Amino acid sequence: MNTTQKRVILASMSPRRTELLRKAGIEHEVIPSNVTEGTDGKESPSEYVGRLAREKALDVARDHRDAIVIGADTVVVLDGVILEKPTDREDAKRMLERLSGSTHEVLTGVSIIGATQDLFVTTTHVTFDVIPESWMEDYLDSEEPYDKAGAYGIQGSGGLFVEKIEGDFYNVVGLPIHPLVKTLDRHGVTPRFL
Ligand SMILES: Cc1cn([C@H]2C[C@H](O)[C@@H](COP(=O)(O)OP(=O)(O)OP(=O)(O)O)O2)c(=O)[nH]c1=O
Repeated sequence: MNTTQKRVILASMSPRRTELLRKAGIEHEVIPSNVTEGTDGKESPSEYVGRLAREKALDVARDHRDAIVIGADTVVVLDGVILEKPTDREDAKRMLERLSGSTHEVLTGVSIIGATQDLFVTTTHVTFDVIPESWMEDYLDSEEPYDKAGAYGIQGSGGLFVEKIEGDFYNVVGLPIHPLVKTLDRHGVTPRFL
């Protein structure tokens, strides 16, 4: 139980992240950051998600110094190329065609800012089977791809493309719950088993 009643803030607009944190029994508020995503291409994918996670947490922590603030960023990486959220249908199609029939990485950077600061990056390997053309078109007609890195959601219909996953499932959905809860514990925040 969260006996010390520390205030936890999730600096994210992602409905998946707040849901995962809630299911993990971590009481929290949601205050999205104003950080703009984008890279100059000089940093590695790992450096990029780490930097963004930290910027998101810092942006909110500045105005809430009494709280423990969590920031996160998730990208899909294929052959060293970063795939973020698609800009439109064509972009989403390009991404899914690249991911079809191959293995990619999903990286999530997590920053926790409280009395001390923590930053870690978790990687999950995901292998897609070849996506049949008709499935791809139907999927692109749905709402699912458009607010997700790599243009798919493993937790939804996008899970149908997945042949194999190595690593943390929740990391793909946007928050690696296991290392996050272990780190929060060091900040005096423990999960409530409902
Ligand atoms: C690959 C994959 C990504 N995603 C989501 C997780 C993230 O919400 C999103 C990646 O975008 P992010 O930029 O990491 O997060 P966000 O814009 O949704 O929210 P915020 O910046 O405010 O924290 O993709 C899934 O939900 N399922 C998946 O299978």
